[in-house]
Amino acid sequence: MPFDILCLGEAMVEFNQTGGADSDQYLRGYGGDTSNCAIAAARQGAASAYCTLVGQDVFGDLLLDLWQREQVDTSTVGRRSDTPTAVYFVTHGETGHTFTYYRKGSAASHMAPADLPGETLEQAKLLHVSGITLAVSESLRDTAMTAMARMRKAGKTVSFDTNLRLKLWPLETARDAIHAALKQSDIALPSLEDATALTGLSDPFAILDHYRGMGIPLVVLKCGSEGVIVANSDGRWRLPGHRVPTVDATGAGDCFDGAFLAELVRGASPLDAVAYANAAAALTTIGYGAVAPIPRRAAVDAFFQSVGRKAPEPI
Ligand SMILES: O=C(O)C(=O)C[C@H](O)[C@H](O)CO
Repeated sequence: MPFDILCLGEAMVEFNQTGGADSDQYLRGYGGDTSNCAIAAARQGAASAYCTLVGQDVFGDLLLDLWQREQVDTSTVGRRSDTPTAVYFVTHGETGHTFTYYRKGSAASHMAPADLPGETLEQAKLLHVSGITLAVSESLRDTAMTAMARMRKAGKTVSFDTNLRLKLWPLETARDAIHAALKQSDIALPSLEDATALTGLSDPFAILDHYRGMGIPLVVLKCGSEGVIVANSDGRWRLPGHRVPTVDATGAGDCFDGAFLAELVRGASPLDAVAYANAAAALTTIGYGAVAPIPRRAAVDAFFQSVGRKAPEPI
């Protein structure tokens, strides 16, 4: 099946603590930032696909069922019988959520450039990769860098979310690898928190200048509930966040990415795509889990009907 957006990385089965910090209840769900992005894009109506390896196990079956239900193309998902599918837990405390991973040696961590699809890769309009994709293992990092180089050579768009996870690698290693990947990207989708850690800069405008100075044409700085700041060669814009009753922000940035990319491939301008994704990301925080609460287009449209659609303003 042809697809427009191809996301590359590792997916996991998620166990998310519900009912507060002392609760012993965990809701089974799904995660993996780039998989979340592919699903968010599909829920907005985009033709998206996921590229990864999963184990020949129950959790691998669950993920394949999930992508099938979500209409995410799985023709570029491979399976390995010798290594498991990763899982992770999300616990909630006063300072937000904490991830505990069981992913070392997982199927996706063994992915190598030879596992990339042939010409179907370049048939996509856009490739999306993240800092987590790079952090999982050296071979997955090589795979991602190879895929990015191939897409750029074919004149296609590469999108990159920094998604810095210091549980997966030290900051210095992360900085070098993430900045090398950003230099191969057309769209950067960092969070303010990641960008501050990676650049040592706390002023959002200095961060935008830093990333634009690396030659990235479009930088979308996600500032959580504070909204988004955007920069390209035409200027800079700011869009405040929507106020919603948040219970779990897991995967909100990934939902933003998927909704934003879905709008772009549909032909929306970057600023319209930002306005849409800002609302989708807010809506995904009002339920538990990285995937279940991702809204569909009808829910985003209904939200705009009730609160009005804010457009980014030049700054
Ligand atoms: O942290 C990771 O590696 C994940 O991909 C798990 C979550 O789904 C992701 O962090 C949410 O952004």
